[in-house]
Amino acid sequence: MSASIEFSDVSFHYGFRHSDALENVSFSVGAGSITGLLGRNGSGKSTIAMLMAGQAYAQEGDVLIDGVPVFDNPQAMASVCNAADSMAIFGDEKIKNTLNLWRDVRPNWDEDFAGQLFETFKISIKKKPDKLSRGQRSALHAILGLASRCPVTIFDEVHLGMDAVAREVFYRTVLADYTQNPRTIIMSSHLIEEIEDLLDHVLFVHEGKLIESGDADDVRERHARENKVPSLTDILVEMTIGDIS
Ligand SMILES: Nc1ncnc2c1ncn2[C@@H]1O[C@H](COP(=O)(O)OP(=O)(O)OP(=O)(O)O)[C@@H](O)[C@H]1O
Repeated sequence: MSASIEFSDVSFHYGFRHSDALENVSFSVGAGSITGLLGRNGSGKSTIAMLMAGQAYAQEGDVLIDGVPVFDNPQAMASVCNAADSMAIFGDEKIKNTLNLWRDVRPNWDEDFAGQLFETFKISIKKKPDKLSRGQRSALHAILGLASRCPVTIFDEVHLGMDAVAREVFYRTVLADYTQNPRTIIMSSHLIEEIEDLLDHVLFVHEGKLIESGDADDVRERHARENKVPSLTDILVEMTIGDIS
């Protein structure tokens, strides 16, 4: 139920070319892992997430899911869920109408699990997404991502609107569900400290370029100074603005 992801020399620009949002980005994510997609504002994380999901076409390079180009490929696209603010929901209709759509387009959709998650996050499916609070909307996006059980599941900062308790519930749910139903999970977040323990691999992006990647422990070791193992936040700070100690 998991799939690999491959970016080969991917460059991408929005609209008329001013500058590249991504420049020659190459990496592989093996099937069955939780990978952190980490970087500062505007570094290119959401753009990478969109390309992984086949929601945009890379003007240069290849984006492959399980060895197959994902763009314009309905079968490959169905195996990737990009849980993000931009996901397809009917804002002014009851949530259950969105669930009917998702059930139809997500082959691994788990109805019972979705029901449990709505109870956990205390959201009624009789409500309309437009009438939910910001945190509740974030939880709805997280629920759709989790219950889809897609071989590749991307959580693009979905949890940022949630309060601290809801975020903790979300992290625990991701880990528990991943353990029972292994798949390839990508977590993009600014709250690196909170997700650090979940991640077994990391991709660091900065100004549209991949600046570090690999097994999370190997990356920490590579950046260790005087036997002090840095956090992933320390590493991002060091790589993007230099040593501030
Ligand atoms: N729709 C768009 N049109 C034009 N430029 C865009 C668009 N979306 C993003 N960009 C630009 O592409 C670059 C990468 O943006 P992206 O949204 O991928 O960054 P991000 O790392 O997800 O940022 P954040 O953490 O702030 O959400 C930025 O320079 C941004 O200004």
